[in-house]
Amino acid sequence: MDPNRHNNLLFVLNPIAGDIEKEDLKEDIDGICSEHTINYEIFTTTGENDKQELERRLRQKKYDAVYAIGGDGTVSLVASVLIGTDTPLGIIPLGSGNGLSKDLDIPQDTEEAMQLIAHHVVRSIDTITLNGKRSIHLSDLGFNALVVKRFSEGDTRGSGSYAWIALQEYLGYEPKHYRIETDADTFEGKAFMVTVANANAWGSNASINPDGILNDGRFEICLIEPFPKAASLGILYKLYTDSIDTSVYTKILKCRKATIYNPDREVMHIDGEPVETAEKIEVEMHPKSLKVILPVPETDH
Ligand SMILES: Nc1ncnc2c1ncn2[C@@H]1O[C@H](COP(=O)(O)OP(=O)(O)OP(=O)(O)O)[C@@H](O)[C@H]1O
Repeated sequence: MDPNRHNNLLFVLNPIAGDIEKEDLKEDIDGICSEHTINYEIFTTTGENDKQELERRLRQKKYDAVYAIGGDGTVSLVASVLIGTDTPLGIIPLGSGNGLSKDLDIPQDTEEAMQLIAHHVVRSIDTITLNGKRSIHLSDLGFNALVVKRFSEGDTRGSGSYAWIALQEYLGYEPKHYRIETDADTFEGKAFMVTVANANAWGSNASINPDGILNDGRFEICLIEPFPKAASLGILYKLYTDSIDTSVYTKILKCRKATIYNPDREVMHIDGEPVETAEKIEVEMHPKSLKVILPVPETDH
């Protein structure tokens, strides 16, 4: 029997993600699943207790895979319950930010991504924890985390309002002090932001960690050190051209384990969700702990 053949699927559909109407998508799912005789259920998220409800459903029934239909928030929700299990995570990207799906080379076109339901390979990727909280993508302390916090407190959505908040915060932002001890390096000093990166790029396509690999058993701590205002456009350019690692204001610490001391208790987020900060953050690697559904590589055709 084909080990990649899935007979029972759960789709976790976020109806508001990306401000995109998803009723037609339900018909498309039905079409593909009927064609390939796959049983399926759809769980539509409500924004309240979705994780508990998902855990309850997964306890009740064994699914061969669970697909997240939405943005990075929906992907993180589904991943958080699948890490450490045998059930793979599929992604149909339909949010305003689709960072992890881009780093995994999942088609951004919905119709193409839907083809993964019937034709795919399953691979394992690394995940990390920050003080025990799971992360599959990118987490920050510092400037970007502050922007994520302000954005989540506001009632506007979309990349335009994100950029506007970033500009307002940037004008008055003071870099904070950190001490970072990894199994390979130590850093102590001020930083504009500190990113704990399992992957490469945020949903906006700005790449903080161009050389990060999702299954190499290591993660990167990417620091942007204090820089003069005149350098800001150059840094932004490098972020959007996969070359931030060549900036004189950046440092990348590659490691398997790290402790971040955050005496200023600067704010932080994990995979885009603001979380309570801490003065000491233990970062641990969990190699190949999440199975993901990926397009069949060209060489396997
Ligand atoms: N039915 C719902 N009504 C309102 N909010 C919901 C609903 N379902 C999920 N959510 C919220 O959607 C957010 C996740 O959205 P996701 O990241 O997948 O899409 P997105 O369009 O990229 O969102 P964002 O622009 O906020 O990043 C979570 O905050 C979750 O609580």
